[in-house]
Amino acid sequence: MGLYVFCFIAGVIIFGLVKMILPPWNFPRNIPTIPFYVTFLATVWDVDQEDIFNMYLRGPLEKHGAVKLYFGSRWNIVVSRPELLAQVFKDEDTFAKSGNHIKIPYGVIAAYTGENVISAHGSIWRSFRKAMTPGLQFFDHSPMIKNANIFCSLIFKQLTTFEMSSIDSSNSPLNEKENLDPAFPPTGIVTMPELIQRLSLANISEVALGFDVGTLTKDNSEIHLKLKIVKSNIFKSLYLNFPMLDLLPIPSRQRARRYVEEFRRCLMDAVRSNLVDNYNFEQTSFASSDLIRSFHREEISEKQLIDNIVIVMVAGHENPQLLLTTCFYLFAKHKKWQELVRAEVLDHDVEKLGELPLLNSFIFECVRLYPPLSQIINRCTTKKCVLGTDVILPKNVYVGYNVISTGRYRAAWGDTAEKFRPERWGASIDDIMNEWRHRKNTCAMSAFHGGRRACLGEKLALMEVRIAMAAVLKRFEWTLAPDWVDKVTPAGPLCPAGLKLSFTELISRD
Ligand code: HEM
Repeated sequence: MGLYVFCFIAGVIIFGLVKMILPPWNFPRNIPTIPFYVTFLATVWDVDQEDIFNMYLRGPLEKHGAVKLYFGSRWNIVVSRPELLAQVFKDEDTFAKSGNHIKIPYGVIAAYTGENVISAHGSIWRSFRKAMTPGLQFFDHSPMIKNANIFCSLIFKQLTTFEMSSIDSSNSPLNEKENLDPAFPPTGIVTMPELIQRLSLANISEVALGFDVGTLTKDNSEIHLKLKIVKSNIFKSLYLNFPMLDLLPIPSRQRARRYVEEFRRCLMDAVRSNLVDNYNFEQTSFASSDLIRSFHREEISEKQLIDNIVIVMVAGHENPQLLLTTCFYLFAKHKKWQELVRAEVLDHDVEKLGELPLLNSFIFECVRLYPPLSQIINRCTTKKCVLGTDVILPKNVYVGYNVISTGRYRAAWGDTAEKFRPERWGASIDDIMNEWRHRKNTCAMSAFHGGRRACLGEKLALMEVRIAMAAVLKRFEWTLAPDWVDKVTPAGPLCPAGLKLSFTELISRD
């Protein structure tokens, strides 16, 4: 009996390992297989997404345009060649969206975002998209201007705190008055992730949800604290790669699930008290008001209302947060560009930022090289089909796209694809915007998706980044902090990891 049990358990383990090591038999043979262990390298070694991309993905993706990749407890097809992406984006019926709520309904990440406009398919998606489009396309950006100024004050506060703490007046040869000479430009190191997150949360909540969650004005806004805990638990490469572990009674994962519930409850309490209880949603045109009206008309359920409010907050703050982080990083690395763009924004007010060639080409180049969502696998084939001309995919296979690879694809971007060259976008704003649209239409720029499922928040995000970067450029100059290790996040959303910068204020304090 003991031997049978042993053989059974050994059999299950061997079967599980074989399923993990080898792609299913019916997967296409004419595209490469990325070794299964690549997916959890970052869990074991100190490597980041760029290292993994350069070591294992770049070559095969560049050559074949699609690969077989183990991720999220299953084998997937990941595409990067623009023409293949165009096919996947266009043929929604064959490559149907299938988000985490369907793919891994048991996962903590599925409990976080639920069934929302990004992950839904067909008529359900259409009802979500219809409700959210007006509020995300036409919005008042004045809160972004106010928030960018508060953000600058918070940087300044950290500089002055830094200065005070680094002054030991008892040993200083200067007296305290000289040390605090207002003409002396405040300088100091600032750790960016938390500050940028507070800014992007404040922006999305005021612009799309219609109320201020206090993330910039209070040091410890409840929503910010709850979200911070959720994020530190969600983006762990072990659980991103093996979400099936969420089925086990692991105490830390049960805690993560509780944190997710608390964040969602806290957000919905704020929505209720700011928009519902005072009937504010009836007179306003925020994305959230439209969603609440849609719920009242019984077009969406209460769970779908909550899932979509959550996704506005989550996608709406996180993606701009990542892009802002990358912009700060690349400005620090390319001082020439920092000076050029500063000179450009100093001469223009906020309303003109969308027309500035240097600022906009700089931002587009950041998006190209460091797309905030570096890889997305959330489509599933609804039938047997041919990808491109000869890659035969079976039914029920997950298909995704590797955005880093497309943005650095030499056949589309030339030999300098790897290099940071904002000038590649063009010299005049018309050329730059035309190039941006052309690259999106041909899927060589897939950071905001494209076609019918194109990101609804692109306009909002770009506006937010322009406003924030212009405000900071006008007031400070910055470099990378000397002790910061130059690397990007190991898995999940892509941006420089734990970015630290050394700021100096440009404007005198009086
Ligand atoms: C730099 C910032 C942003 C980037 C790079 C970005 C990227 C993307 C991408 C790649 C998708 C498609 C996802 C997929 O394939 O499943 C998407 C969809 C979407 N994004 Fe964004 N996003 C950004 C900012 C925002 C903001 C600020 C919002 C505001 C709430 C937003 C709302 C949406 C929505 C609603 C969709 C779903 C569109 C649909 O399927 O109909 N995004 N975004």
